[in-house]
Amino acid sequence: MQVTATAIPDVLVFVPKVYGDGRGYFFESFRKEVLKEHVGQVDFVQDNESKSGFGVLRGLHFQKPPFTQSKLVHVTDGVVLDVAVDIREGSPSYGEHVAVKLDSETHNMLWIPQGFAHGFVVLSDEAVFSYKCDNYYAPDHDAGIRWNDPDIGIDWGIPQERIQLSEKDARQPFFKDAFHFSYDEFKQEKVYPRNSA
Ligand SMILES: Cc1cn([C@H]2C[C@H](O)[C@@H](COP(=O)(O)OP(=O)(O)O[C@H]3O[C@@H](C)C(=O)[C@@H](O)[C@H]3O)O2)c(=O)[nH]c1=O
Repeated sequence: MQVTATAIPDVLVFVPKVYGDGRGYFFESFRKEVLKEHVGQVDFVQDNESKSGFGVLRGLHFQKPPFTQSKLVHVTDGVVLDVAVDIREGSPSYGEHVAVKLDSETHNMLWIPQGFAHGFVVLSDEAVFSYKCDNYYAPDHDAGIRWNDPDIGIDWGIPQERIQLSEKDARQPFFKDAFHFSYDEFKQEKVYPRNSA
């Protein structure tokens, strides 16, 4: 597994070694010890999967304390542009985002720690999106930020008129009015100390 930091060092890209042969392919999609080496102890409790057509944009989403979630995300089929926004007030990269193309050819994955808002847009005809979360879904703590917030300024890579949103996402608050985490509370080294059991 090749692991590289993005422009926001707490957000990591994992690229597995894929073994192809006449039958198809094989790769290890998750190894706890690899995540522990690079992030710290993570206890995933929920796996999710969604399927969407071209232009579907899900996000930007996060859950408020005490149900904050880290996510390890990848695409099982198709291509998406995946985005993580640092919403930890006081962080050196507060308000900044990283956008990484995830696809089912390289099987690359993105680690999005607690303290970030997350979203993706589908760039292929369809995409199946799969991810692990380290906290349960908590609808009462569900929160979001508007996908086209001018202060965040994400280039989603497709024309605005092709973007399809849920009613909820079309009405998410703008960044300046949204819930923010505190960097001190949600520093990755604090949430996931590497030497923990
Ligand atoms: C996220 C979630 C939704 N649901 C239900 C609620 C709702 O009826 C239906 C669809 O929910 P949503 O519209 O919120 O689904 P979706 O827009 O796909 O939400 C997801 O977006 C991506 C970007 C994320 O980062 C995820 O954490 C999650 O927020 O599924 C669950 O039962 N469990 C879950 O964990």
